[in-house]
Amino acid sequence: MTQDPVWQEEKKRLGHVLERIQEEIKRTEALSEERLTTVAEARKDFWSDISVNLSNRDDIMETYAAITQQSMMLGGQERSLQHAEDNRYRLLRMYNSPYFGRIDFTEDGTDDTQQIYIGIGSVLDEETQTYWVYDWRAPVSSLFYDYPPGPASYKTPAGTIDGQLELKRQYMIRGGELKALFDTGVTIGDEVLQEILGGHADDRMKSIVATIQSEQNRIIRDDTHPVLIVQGAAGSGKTSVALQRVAYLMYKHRQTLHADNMVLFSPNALFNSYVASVLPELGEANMQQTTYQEYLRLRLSRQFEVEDAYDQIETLLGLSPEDSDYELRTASIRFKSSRAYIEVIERYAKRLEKEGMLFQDLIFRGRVLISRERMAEEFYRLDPGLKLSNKLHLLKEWLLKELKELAKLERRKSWVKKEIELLDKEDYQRAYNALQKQAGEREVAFDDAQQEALLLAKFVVHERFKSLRSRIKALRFVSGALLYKQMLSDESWTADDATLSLPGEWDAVRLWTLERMEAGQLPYEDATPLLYLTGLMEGFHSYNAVRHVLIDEAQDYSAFQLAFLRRLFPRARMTLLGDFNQAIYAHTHGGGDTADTGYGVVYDLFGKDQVELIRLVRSYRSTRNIVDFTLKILPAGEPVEAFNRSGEDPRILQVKDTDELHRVIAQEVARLREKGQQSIAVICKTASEARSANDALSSLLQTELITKDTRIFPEGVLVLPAYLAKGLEFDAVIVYNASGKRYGNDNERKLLYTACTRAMHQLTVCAVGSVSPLLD
Ligand SMILES: Nc1ncnc2c1ncn2[C@@H]1O[C@H](COP(=O)(O)OP(=O)(O)OP(=O)(O)O)[C@@H](O)[C@H]1O
Repeated sequence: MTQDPVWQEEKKRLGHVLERIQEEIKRTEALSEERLTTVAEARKDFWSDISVNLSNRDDIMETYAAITQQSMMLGGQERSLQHAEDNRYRLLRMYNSPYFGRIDFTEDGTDDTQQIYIGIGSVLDEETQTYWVYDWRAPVSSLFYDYPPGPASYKTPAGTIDGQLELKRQYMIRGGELKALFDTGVTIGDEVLQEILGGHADDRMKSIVATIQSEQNRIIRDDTHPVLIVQGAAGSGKTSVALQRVAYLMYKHRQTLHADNMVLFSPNALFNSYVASVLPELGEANMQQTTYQEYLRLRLSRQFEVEDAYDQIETLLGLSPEDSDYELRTASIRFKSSRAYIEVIERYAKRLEKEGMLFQDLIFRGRVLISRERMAEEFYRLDPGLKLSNKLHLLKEWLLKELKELAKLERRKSWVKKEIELLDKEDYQRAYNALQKQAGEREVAFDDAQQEALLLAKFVVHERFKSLRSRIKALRFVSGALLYKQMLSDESWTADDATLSLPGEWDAVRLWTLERMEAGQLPYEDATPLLYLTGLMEGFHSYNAVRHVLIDEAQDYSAFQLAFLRRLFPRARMTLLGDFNQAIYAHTHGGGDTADTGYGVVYDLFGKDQVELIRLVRSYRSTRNIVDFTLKILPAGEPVEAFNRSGEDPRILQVKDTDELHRVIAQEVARLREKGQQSIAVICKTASEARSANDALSSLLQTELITKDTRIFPEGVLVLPAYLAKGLEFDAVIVYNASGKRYGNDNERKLLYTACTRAMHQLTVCAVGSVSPLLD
């Protein structure tokens, strides 16, 4: 190989590119240093360039303006420092592996064949103004991912360019050394992909830019559809694609789109840390990451103990489908997650425009200042044609005005006089400053005793009314929770409306919900409807700056939640990535593209022509042996194809009791380690099973229990419930106890499938007694 002229030529070129990168590194290092000095100096001198003068209003304003200007300048300098640092980091990574692909392309009508080398970023020769390396996101780079040698075309902002792809080559360059090169055909070389997929899983997800497959590239670069739905098999690269898509969009729209304008919803906090390093590895800042649960907690945890999705699933998994509690709970979840329930909430909000609105008295010093009845009277005096939220905002304005009038009356009350007597010197100064602020340009003077008393009374009342004013501004004179409860308890309104479609169990469900809410608990399935009703009443707290929302594990979101997210991000494009084979929550059972519980709502919300559905059927994570095994669990599931990588067949280990189970698992871990497997997980059905399994196994092995609160990956053999393993992968997976008793019914099928599909190289399924019929 080393004598091969192609190899020699490539090696020589690599040398040149490395030199060029080295120069660039030096340049960015110097630039970083220079910018660091500028920032350090600007921080040190921050106050010396500002003359602080607070003697009067004009001086205060001037000081404030100077501080603002200085902070803006410092902010700009800090950003350019960060930019230089990101650039330096990317170049250092490129020094290790400057490019991974090459295409030779001849544009139609010319006979000039261009050699395009592709890497994680571009390298420009400033003298010749030619690129040594093109960024993988450049328009021309898509040829590498999309075509085999032959006729090919790519899109540019100016139009489509057609031509001939003469050559497609892949490189493995590590530590700046050329290790291998392959000329490839249709797909991006199996050799490289085989090597990558055969590697070990670790606590961080890796970027896949060198081996993006053409079906994945289509998703990454889709910039025309407001909504993109990706239905992809387990391990087909949905999460990877989502992250590369963020990097692509930030590159393509770098003038207008920043990390802050993109949000990724992940299944849990551990997953957040698992994917957090992909974008920085590509030299991009991370988008915002959150979980749906986190949002619910933020909005509702002050009022309720909010159940989370995990507690909900844990409760259901602990019940038998024959239990009446199970029936009631699943009925509650199904209905409250559906589009029919959105309709119920919307109709109720409509009704509130005409009648039934509840308010809370405005109380001051134990007295009702403005009663709820007065508020209702005023509210229903407003134009009946107005929307609920508009009316509420008008009522807020009215209340603030009313409060102003009441404040005038209050100044004469005896408590005010007493408080004035207790004021000290500092209070006087504050009173003066506050009154001056209110008076604006006019001069405030305490020049006679009567006027002084009047001004001080004004100050005292103003201060004491502060909290009332903020209550009104924050709309705390209404409560979404109270209205939601009223909606559940009032039978008359549903009886009035015969067109509402309510399930047979509605009465039992609403009474059960009321009971829970009275006890201060909010079931998971009620959290979104409650926020939706609150939003219809108050107006939605929407995030208008967000332009792209990516939802991973989208099959876990109910129709109701998706509709709510649309309200939260009204200006965003959506990318939904999911797999109905892994729909393990009760509200998604029986989901599909058009079912009530599936993405049907998305088509309705955005319009059919706005939505593109792309399927990914090829699974890259697991060996063919594991994929074939897991497919048998889902005889009627979504289609899945295995990438051609073979390994050992999954093992089924049947034992007689739990003591033997733990011994066998410990032996299996030792065997897997001997075979070179590094990350090993024992996946249980529920959190409580995981806890007891961990207790028992920890005397035989070094294990770590993963709970819903775990935020970073610990060392050792991980023990976790299946629903927390979502989205993650391990070299080897041991399913803790897939006995007929533990996984007997159909609802548990997808859970077992999700657990088994976490394995990359080895899968072992243990069972105490009979093996689950789902594995027959
Ligand atoms: N084009 C690719 N090149 C290299 N590796 C890939 C490619 N596509 C996917 N993979 C690898 O396959 C594995 C699974 O990818 P990922 O986790 O993104 O799949 P997923 O569809 O989100 O899976 P799941 O739904 O099961 O969580 C990862 O290790 C990822 O790096």
